[in-house]
Parts: sequence; structure tokens; C-alpha cells
Amino acid sequence: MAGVDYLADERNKAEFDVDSMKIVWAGSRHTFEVADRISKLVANDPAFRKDDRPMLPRKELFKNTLRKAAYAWKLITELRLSEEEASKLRFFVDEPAYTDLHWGMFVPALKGQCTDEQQSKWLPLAYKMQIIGCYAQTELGHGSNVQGLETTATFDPQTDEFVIHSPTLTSSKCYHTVEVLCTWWPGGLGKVSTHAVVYARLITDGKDHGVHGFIVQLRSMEDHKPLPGITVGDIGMKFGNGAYNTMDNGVLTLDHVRIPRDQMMMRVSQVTREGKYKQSDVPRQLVYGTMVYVRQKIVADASCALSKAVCIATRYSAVRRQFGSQNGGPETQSAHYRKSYTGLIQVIDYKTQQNRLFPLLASAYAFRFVGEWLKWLYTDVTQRLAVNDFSTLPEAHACTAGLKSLTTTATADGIEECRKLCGGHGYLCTSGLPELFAVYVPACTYEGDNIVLLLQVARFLMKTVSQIGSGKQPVGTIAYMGRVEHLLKSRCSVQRAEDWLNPSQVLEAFEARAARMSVSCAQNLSKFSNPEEGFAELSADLVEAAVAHCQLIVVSKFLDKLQQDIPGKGVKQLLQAVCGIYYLSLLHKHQGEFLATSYITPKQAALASDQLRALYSKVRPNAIALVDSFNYTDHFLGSILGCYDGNVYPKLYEAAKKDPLNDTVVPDGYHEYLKPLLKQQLHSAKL
Ligand SMILES: CC/C=C\C/C=C\C/C=C\C/C=C\CC/C=C/C(=O)SCCNC(=O)CCNC(=O)[C@H](O)C(C)(C)COP(=O)(O)OP(=O)(O)OC[C@H]1O[C@@H](n2cnc3c(N)ncnc32)[C@H](O)[C@@H]1OP(=O)(O)O
Ligand SMILES: Cc1cc2nc3c(=O)[nH]c(=O)nc-3n(C[C@H](O)[C@H](O)[C@H](O)COP(=O)(O)OP(=O)(O)OC[C@H]3O[C@@H](n4cnc5c(N)ncnc54)[C@H](O)[C@@H]3O)c2cc1C
Repeated sequence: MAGVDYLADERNKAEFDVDSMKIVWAGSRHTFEVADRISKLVANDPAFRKDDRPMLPRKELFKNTLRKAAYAWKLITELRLSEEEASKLRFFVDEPAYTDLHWGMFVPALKGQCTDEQQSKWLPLAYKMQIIGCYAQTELGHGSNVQGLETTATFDPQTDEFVIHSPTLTSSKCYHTVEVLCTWWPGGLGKVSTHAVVYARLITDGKDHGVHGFIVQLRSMEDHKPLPGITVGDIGMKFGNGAYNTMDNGVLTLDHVRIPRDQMMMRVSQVTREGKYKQSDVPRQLVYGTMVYVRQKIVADASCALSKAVCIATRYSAVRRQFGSQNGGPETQSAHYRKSYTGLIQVIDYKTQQNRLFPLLASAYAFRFVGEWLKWLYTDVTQRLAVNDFSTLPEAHACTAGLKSLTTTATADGIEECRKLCGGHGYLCTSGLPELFAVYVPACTYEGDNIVLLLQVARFLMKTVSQIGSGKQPVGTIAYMGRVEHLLKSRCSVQRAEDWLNPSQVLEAFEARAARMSVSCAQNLSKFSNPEEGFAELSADLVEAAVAHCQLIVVSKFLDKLQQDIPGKGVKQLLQAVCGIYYLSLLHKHQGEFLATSYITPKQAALASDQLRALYSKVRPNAIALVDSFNYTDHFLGSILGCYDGNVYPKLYEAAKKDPLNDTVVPDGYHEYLKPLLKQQLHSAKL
């Protein structure tokens, strides 16, 4: 039944202005309008079809991605799209591709690590895609430990060149196996990139200066063949069908490959014509700047992935009915469902479903706002660096690392929970959830393993605690440590469930928990004579303290958002309820920590749970409108269960009919394998 909106009754229940919420979600009216226009452009163009991805063999899948990327570029140039519109177009095409790495890492690395002169040479080529680049840092044997990379860049003063060399095949002493030490993983490297930013140990005059970035041409601009000394290829199939296999993650060995001296990225440090190593007046850590940039982007992206999953699970939970009486249904049902499902319960009305779904819905909003704030922080630190103010760099590193870890872990887990929330149908590829999970889950690993990144946050926290009382006042996200004495002895004043809606009370609860966990770790660390040994021994506790600190940041940025002027009928009130669900569900989940640090009592924890249930009831009638506010097209969602009109069952049935296995009634292989088997059983039965 074309045109019927099976979720119309749900939409009519909304108590807030959805159009205004769409603007809040997008960040501004302008951003909303761009996203709305570009998403429809993509959705209406059959060239961007993506429902066939799980069924395509790798080569075809990959060729399709090349086709889509080339077509997208054609549109971008022909329609003269702005940088903002072009990046939205790539986003809504929604297919991992070499372009993510070209625009997402190669170009930012050139911008952040090259001198002005180098940028004026390389950036115009990259902007016009006359060269395509990737970010080649990770090696087969070294990913997290960047300082341990083994590729070398040795300066040859005779020729004014660097000789880039991957360690050769070396015999491993144990097991007598051969260990290959090469670059491994970079996206876009395997089959596409003409150039790479390669990270290698800089050697001048026999001295090792640590890891630096170099621009290396990989392939001929004439025939795309690897240049002499370069061996390059794809690393093979990854998790899931379709999914991230549209990306050519690659392997690279460099056998004494020569590049001109001016292809060392020289913003942070330089090598002179004479081979002298010079360090600029900037911290060495700026060599890692591209990772800080991308981690910030990944945080913003987490809310997109989680909101997609939540939109699917919420719409489907309103469509799906289980149990209940056959006689007399809730009065809000649409005519269609009243006829066929009278009295059956929408699964979204089960409190257990709400208890799993609504905190994820709230997390999607929370990550959106913290992502906005992190973008501001990143812009701020970049402006400071430009005028040699490096004071906020450690905080920016801790925030990007910690929030990248927190949001990607919660998002990956959340997508999987949404799959389960959709019952059996969630397991179908047509639900969109298996592919979303398979594409998303490596975000917990790339750009820094999430545990490794939390340990960076923990180091920052321990450093801050050790400086308390030294006169150095902590600022920014760590300012609460300046009030540590108060936070260690204060007690929660909540007496009624509604008191948990008081922002300053909530903030103090999260600050007290984070401060107490950090201080407790610091006290335990001080018992070790060797601090590094202590850090390793206590690392599990340190990770928990880091998580508490990062959750505090997300909660505080959500509360800050609510201090702003938010126009639109009922929008602010709904966001207050959503924010409440975010922090109260965290409080409930980590109750043990809030109780163990003695800031709250068991009675206050119970009151928090009461308030949380009340907020579920407030959000329930608004749930569909809250996910409609993401403004996702059916194309972008890529899910039958999440389709806008809620007409799920006929669509599932039609999609199943189109599966290649249903091309024939009798399957291929029947005559070879089934018939003889069945005949044999018939024969033995007769005997
Ligand atoms: C489908 C994509 C979807 C969404 C994304 C959206 C947009 C993004 C676009 C494209 C991305 C697409 C796909 C992703 C592709 C993935 C790419 C990659 O994975 S690239 C490789 C990334 N690798 C890593 O992240 C490695 C992790 N390791 C590290 O970062 C560091 O080595 C580590 C932080 C672990 C360093 O530890 P440490 O032992 O302390 O080393 P070091 O001595 O080097 O550090 C000393 C000193 O420096 C501080 N520090 C460390 N890092 C930074 C930094 N980045 N910035 C500032 N400061 C830093 C460290 O804290 C320490 O400080 P103190 O001395 O203690 O003060
Ligand atoms: C899909 C995908 C795309 C990628 N794209 C790129 C790319 O474009 N360019 C690029 O250069 N790289 C890329 N990578 C590589 C990625 O950056 C690394 O895999 C990542 O940084 C993790 O490093 P690792 O693989 O060495 O993990 P490992 O460090 O080997 O992690 C293994 C385990 O050890 C634990 N561990 C490691 N160190 C510690 C520690 N100090 N303390 C406690 N636990 C520890 C980890 O928590 C983890 O559980 C990509 C990876 C993936 C999966």
C-alpha cells in the first residue's frame, strides 16, 4: 500500500516541534539545509544503490566502489559543490572508500605537517585529486607503539635524498618462521593510492631521530604500476560481507626507495642540505597531529553511526508487536494495524525494551553534542598552536583520545544491542544492522586501540593529581580537580527522585566519582617504588578512572548545551529528558563506583532509578519523533526495519524474493548433491 504511513499515529504523539529538533541535531539551519539537499540528491540517484553490497564478490564490490567514488567526484566538480557539500555527499554515499583516507587523513597530514612551501606544492594536486594519498603508519609488527616503527628514512647527503626502507624479511629466532616487517593496514594503499604519507625513523649521520612523516610516491602516474623498489597490494578480506571490504587496506614494502629531501614533512623538524637535523620551536608530539584531528572527527561520526542503529531499532520496536490481548487494542493504533494486530503490544512499550533502547537514543544525542564541543576544542588548540601557545595540547590529546575511545566503544556495543532489540529480523542483512556493525566496529581499534588511548587519559589524570597543591591550577575539562578537597568529602544531597534533575547536583556526582577514582589510583601508585611498574600493575583501575573522567565530560557538555537558547516548541524540555536518561542510565550502570566512592547512598541510587523510569515514560510518546529528527533518508539508513513508513513486512518479503538463492526454485547443486542423497535415503528406507 504505497503512501500509507504506518507510523503516523506514533508521529502524531510527539510533544515537540520536530523541524526545530532537526536543526538542533544538524547544528545549525545552514548545516541542516545542506545535509537535507545532499542526502536527497544521493538517495534519488540509482548510481548510489547499496542494497546489493552483501551479495557482491570482492572484486565486483571493489570495482563498484571505484565507480561510485569517480561518479561522486564527477558530481562534485560538475555541480561545483563547496567543500562542505562535497564532504556531505561522500558521507551520504555511505560506502567506505579510499576517498575517506585521501580527504580524511592524507590532506590533513599535508596541512598539519608540511611547511607553507610544501603545502603550496602538494595541496593543489591533492585537492584536484590529481594525486591520491593515504596515511601509512602502522606496520605488521607495530601499531599502537608508534615509537617502535621500524621503517627507516636515511638521509644521503651525496644525492640530497632520503632512502626509505622497510626492514627486510628477517628470520625469527623462535619457531624458525619468517617474519615480514612491512607497512600493513593503511586504507586506500592496497590498490588505489598514488602517494602515501609514510612514517619512518629518520636517520642522519648514523643518528636515529625517531619517527617522522615523508611523502612517498607509490605508483606511476602513467600506468598505475608500483615504482621501483615498491611492493604493494591488498591485505585480504575483512570482517563481514560487503562492509569494510569496499576498502583496499594495504601492505607495502619499500626497498631502498629514494625520495627528494623536500619530501620529508618539515613543519615540526627539518633536515638541511648538509644533513643537519633541526627541531622547530614546537613540541615533537605535533608529528602525531593528524591522529588528534581524526580522533576528533571519529567522535563526531560516532553519533551518526549510533543514531542510525537507534533509528532502525526505535521504528521497528514501534512496528513490532508481541503478546498482549487479541481483544481491543490501544486506541492510538492506525487503521491498518488495528485490523490485523488488535490488542497486541508494541514491543517499544515493554519497559525492558525501553531500558535497553532509550539510553542508546540518549547516547546518540549526547555524542552529537560532545562531538560539536570537541570540534570547537580542536579549532581552539589549532589556533593556539599557530601562535606558539602549546598549553592546551595535552588536554586536547587527552580529550580526543578519551572521547574517541568512549564513544566508539559505546557505539559499537550499541549497534549490536540494536540488532538484538530487533529480534530475529535484526540478524538479516536487510535490517542494515549487520553491515553497520561490521563497518563500525574497527573504529574501536583504528586511530588508536581504545584501551591504549584510555591509558593516555589515565597518564594525564595522574599527572594532574600529582600537581595538585603545586600552585598549578587545572583548567578546562580537568578544572574540577582544583576542587578535589571539596569533592573528596562532599556528600550527595538528593532526597527525592526529582532532585536528580538538578544539573549542579548531577555534575557534582560525576565530578566526585571521577575525582575519587583518580585520587585512589594515585594513592595506590605512590606505593610503588617504580612508577612505570605501578602504572602497569594498576592499569585496569586506571582505565576505569579514565572512563569516569570521559563520561563526566560528555555529561557536562550535554548539560552545557541545555544552558543555551534552544528554540522550538517543547524541544528543550525533550532534550532535558533525553539528557536525564543519559546520565541516570550511566549512574545506574556504574552504581557500584558511585556507591563505593561513598558519594551517594543506596537510597539515592534507588531514587535515581525511579527518576530514570519516569523519564522513559516522558520520552516514549516522543521516541519516533526523536529519531525522525535525525532526518535520515531510507537510502542512508539502508534498512527495511527502519524504513520511514514502517511498512516492514511486505518489504522484507519482497527483498527475500530478490535474493540470488531464489533465482531458481530448485537450487544449483540439487542434481549433484541433494538428489543422490535423497535417492540413497529412499533406497535404504525401502530396504
Ligand atoms: C569509516 C570511517 C568513519 C568515520 C571517521 C570519520 C572521519 C575520519 C576520516 C577518515 C578515517 C577513516 C578511517 C580510519 C583509518 C584509520 C587510520 C589509522 O588507524 S592511522 C594509525 C593510527 N595509529 C594510532 O592511533 C596509534 C596509537 N598510538 C599512539 O597514538 C601513540 O603512540 C601513543 C599515544 C600510544 C604514544 O604513547 P607513548 O608511549 O606515551 O609515546 P610517546 O613517547 O610517543 O608520547 C610521549 C608524550 O606525548 C604525548 N602524546 C602522545 N600522543 C600525542 C598526540 N597525538 N598529541 C599530543 N600529545 C601526544 C603523550 O601523552 C606523552 O605526553 P607526556 O610526556 O606524558 O606529557
Ligand atoms: C579497519 C582498519 C583500518 C586501518 N587503517 C589504517 C590506516 O589507514 N593507516 C594506518 O597507519 N593504520 C591503519 N590501521 C591500523 C590501526 O591504526 C592499528 O591496528 C591500531 O592502532 C591498533 O594497533 P595494533 O593493531 O598494533 O594493536 P595492538 O597494540 O597489537 O593491540 C592488541 C591488544 O593489545 C592491547 N595493548 C596493546 N598495547 C597495550 C598497552 N600498552 N597496554 C595495555 N594493552 C595494550 C590492546 O588493547 C589490544 O587488546 C587500521 C586498522 C583497521 C582495523
